Amino acid sequence: MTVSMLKPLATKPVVWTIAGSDSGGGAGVQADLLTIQDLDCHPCCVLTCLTAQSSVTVSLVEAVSVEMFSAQLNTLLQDLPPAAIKIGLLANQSQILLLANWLKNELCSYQKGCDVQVSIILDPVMFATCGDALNPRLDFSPFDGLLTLITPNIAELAALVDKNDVNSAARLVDQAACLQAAQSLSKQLNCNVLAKGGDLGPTWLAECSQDIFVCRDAQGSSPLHQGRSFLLSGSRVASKNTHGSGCTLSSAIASVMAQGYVLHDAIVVAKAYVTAGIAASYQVGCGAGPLARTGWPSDLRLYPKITTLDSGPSLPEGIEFHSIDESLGLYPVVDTVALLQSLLEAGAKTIQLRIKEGTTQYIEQQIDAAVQLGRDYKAKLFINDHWEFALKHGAYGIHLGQEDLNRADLVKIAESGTALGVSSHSYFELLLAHQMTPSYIALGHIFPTTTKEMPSAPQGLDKLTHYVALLGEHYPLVAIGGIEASNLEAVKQTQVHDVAVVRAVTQAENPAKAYKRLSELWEACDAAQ
Ligand SMILES: Cc1ncc(COP(=O)(O)OP(=O)(O)O)c(N)n1
Ligand SMILES: Cc1nc(C(=O)O)sc1CCOP(=O)(O)O
Ligand SMILES: [Mg+2]
Repeated sequence: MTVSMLKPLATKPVVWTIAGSDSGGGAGVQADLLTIQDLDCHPCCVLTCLTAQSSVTVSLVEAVSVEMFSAQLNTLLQDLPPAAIKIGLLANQSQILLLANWLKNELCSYQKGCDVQVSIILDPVMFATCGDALNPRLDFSPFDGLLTLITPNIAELAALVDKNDVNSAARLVDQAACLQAAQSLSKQLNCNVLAKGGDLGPTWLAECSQDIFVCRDAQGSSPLHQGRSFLLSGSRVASKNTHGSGCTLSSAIASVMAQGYVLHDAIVVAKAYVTAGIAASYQVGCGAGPLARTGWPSDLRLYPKITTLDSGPSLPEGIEFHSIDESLGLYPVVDTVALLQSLLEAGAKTIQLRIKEGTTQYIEQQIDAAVQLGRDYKAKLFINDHWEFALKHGAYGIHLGQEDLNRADLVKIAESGTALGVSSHSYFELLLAHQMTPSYIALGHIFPTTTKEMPSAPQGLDKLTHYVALLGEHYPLVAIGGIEASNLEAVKQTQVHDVAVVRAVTQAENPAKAYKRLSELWEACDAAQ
């Protein structure tokens, strides 16, 4: 076989960094290229400038020519179009104007032609970690409406919202002031904002690194989280080696989005990635050392705690729900008591009654009858949505979606000893579910489904594998959505504990027989080692 006959096994999403070179190797394109590669994307680089920089000083910044800047953009677009772009240090105002026009014209026509959406993350670099100013007086307004996300630190946020006030940074001394500034920047540039609190150190919060995320409009994210502001609190690692942490964060966000994750997910994964990188960082030179590259973060302790910073609904924490110690197995979800009974007779030990239509009286009667049957067959019967009837009639458990949680009395559910299963459709929702420690977490929808209209895209097996790596040790995890005999083996390979099915049982000619077959298949499948 000749070399030209060998086909690449898999293509990686292409991520561009448009940024400056850090001769010290800790920040700039050097940090971005390492990050993008570490997160399993292919990195391309459009150099804006060279900096003569070490870990302690920046002695010279020299921009590339206009011709070179444009040539890099156009040459790359022909052959290596981006799935996501991270923009870092821009050397002067003409680079901002040129790039904004290029994004508006060239990139937009590429996106229209191929029907793709390229995520654009701007880290508005103004100061190096050593404190030296790089370009504190640039006007970023030409990027109005062109960005997915901007990620200023507090000094940059202050300079961006109040360009004419040299003391503006001094006024951002607390969370409320930072939130207001971030919300105002979001309006000003018509984009989502992640205001990084990492640099503030002891003047703001010594033990946490807290970022403020203002979501204006994040494509594909849950409607529950649009137009909302969040505080993301991670542990602050006691290390001075943070050179390039902003570059790493923004290029990690771009890389995670290029892998098909929504913005909310990309932000929490990238924040965990930076925390892990600082924890494993090392010292070179006399100043701040660079972050280590530690791969896709799967340790739950690295992930931030999410709290809402607005008057919208928020989930409670610290409630203890019933803990489930037996595996749920293949878990059918049905909409009639007759079907429920036939599956219990066929041996189902976990089952859900999910009724979406009918009068209140009918629904209560069905739940009452289902609870009786659940008891008779010693099965774990979950009731979907109707938590009050579930409590009234003493069901084993309740299943709620994240939008349902805001309407339920969770303390009452916990105090009654009733188990609670919670749906999730993203890293962000997984973390929110984890913060309320339910009895199990459902992960959906894995494959396309026609059972219900889903606002999110199918997650697929790669995402499922990441979710299981993050939470598999902590909760029973149930995969749902489009699961059937043909994909059971692949689902089992992700090491998810249990699977819930609707159509694969309810639409079978003989549901009881289909249940038995699927259940046996699931038990017989081998999980990946
Ligand atoms: C096991 C399991 N997982 C997810 C769901 C979906 O619940 P929810 O998000 O509340 O949506 P509806 O079922 O109410 O449409 C579920 N029912 N069971
Ligand atoms: C009820 C439900 N909840 C989902 C979620 O992702 O939360 S997916 C889903 C439908 C699953 O049906 P089927 O097995 O027929 O695809
Ligand atoms: Mg529901």
